[in-house]
Order: sequence, then structure tokens, then C-alpha cells
Amino acid sequence: MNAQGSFFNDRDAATEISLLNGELVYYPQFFDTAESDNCMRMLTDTIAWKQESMKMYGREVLFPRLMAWYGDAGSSYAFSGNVFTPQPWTPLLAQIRDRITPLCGQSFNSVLLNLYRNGNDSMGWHADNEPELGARPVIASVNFGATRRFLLRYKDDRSRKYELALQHGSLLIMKGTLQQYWEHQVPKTTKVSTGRINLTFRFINP
Ligand SMILES: O=C(O)CCC(=O)C(=O)O
Ligand SMILES: [Fe+2]
Repeated sequence: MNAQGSFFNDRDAATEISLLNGELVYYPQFFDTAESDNCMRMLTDTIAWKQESMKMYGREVLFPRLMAWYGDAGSSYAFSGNVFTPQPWTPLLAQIRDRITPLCGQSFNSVLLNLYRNGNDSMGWHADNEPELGARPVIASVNFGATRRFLLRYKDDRSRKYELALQHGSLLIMKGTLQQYWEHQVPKTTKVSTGRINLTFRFINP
């Protein structure tokens, strides 16, 4: 805790990034180092991590990372042929949700967690444009652990690109028409040998 009795520092130190047909707001140090270290440890140990699989060309393929889904009852989420039924909010996940919500201009009823065990774990190109998220979803991405590259490319012109290094304790808000016009990925890297946890807070229309 700091002198103001808050676990969180530098919440206002944001960079607003206006892309063509999409908006990002990046808070590099939304959570201070002590709190981020604690979140990394607590989430690693207490989340019900699973390696899910998806059907690809008739074969079951494992996702190259561990995942978990938490949220309000009824906020089920379907993607890549999976239906994720949420587990109830843990106190820590609810605390993180409640701290980021005031900055996001909307509430969240669920969170998808991804654990990248090392640089060999990754997430491929996609947009978070499932119908239950609505046309212009606000998605809040919270990062703990190793810094990983977050790449964006414009769907209609893949030479138009943007890149961020998402660091320990950061918050990235994706909004506007970003998910309609852009895709994003977290590529593999040989430079990272430690774990990273990403949480994407979402509002699923029931
Ligand atoms: O790990 C990340 O930074 C990206 C996560 C993501 O794109 C997602 O969960 O949809
Ligand atoms: Fe995504």
C-alpha cells in the first residue's frame, strides 16, 4: 500500500493511441511493482488453469497456452468451437475488475485469463469480434509477468501495423471499432523464458 492507502500508482499516466478506425489507451504502470508481483504469484497459484483444445481441420489441437474463464453466472462465451462457462469471481479478480472499471466507461461481467508459460506459448492473429461482445466492445487487458510483444495489423491492409510491449502491471484498453478493423496477436519469442499472465475483461451480452 502507498501513503494514500491505495494499492495502485500512476493510474493517470496513460498514452492514448488513435489508430485508423480503432483506439487504444495504455497505462504502463497501472499496478505498482509490489502489487503486480503479488497478483502474478496469486493468479499463478489459485486460478484453475487448463490447456484447452480446438478443432482444426477435423483434428483436436491444443491451444499453445493455459486458459481460464471467470465471471457472472450466465456470461458464457463461445469461441474456436469451445463454450466457456465461467467460474465465479475470486476476490482478487473482483478487486482487479473494480479498480479498472472506472477508467473504462462500462462494466465487465467476465474475464478470460491466459497464462503464457514461456516464450514458446503464444496467441495467433484474431479479433475479439464475437457477436455476444457487441459492435464496439471495450476490452480491458491487464498484464503481469514477462513483457511480451502485442502486435496489431489492419485487416484490409496488413502492411498497416502497430506494436506495444505489454509490461508487468500494465493496463491496455481496446475500444471503438478496433475489433472490427484490426487483428492482434502475441507471437512466440525465443527471448522470454518466464511466465506471463494476461487478463481480458469483457462484457458479454446475455
Ligand atoms: O495476451 C494478450 O495480450 C492478448 C490476449 C487476447 O488477445 C485475448 O485474450 O483475446
Ligand atoms: Fe484478443
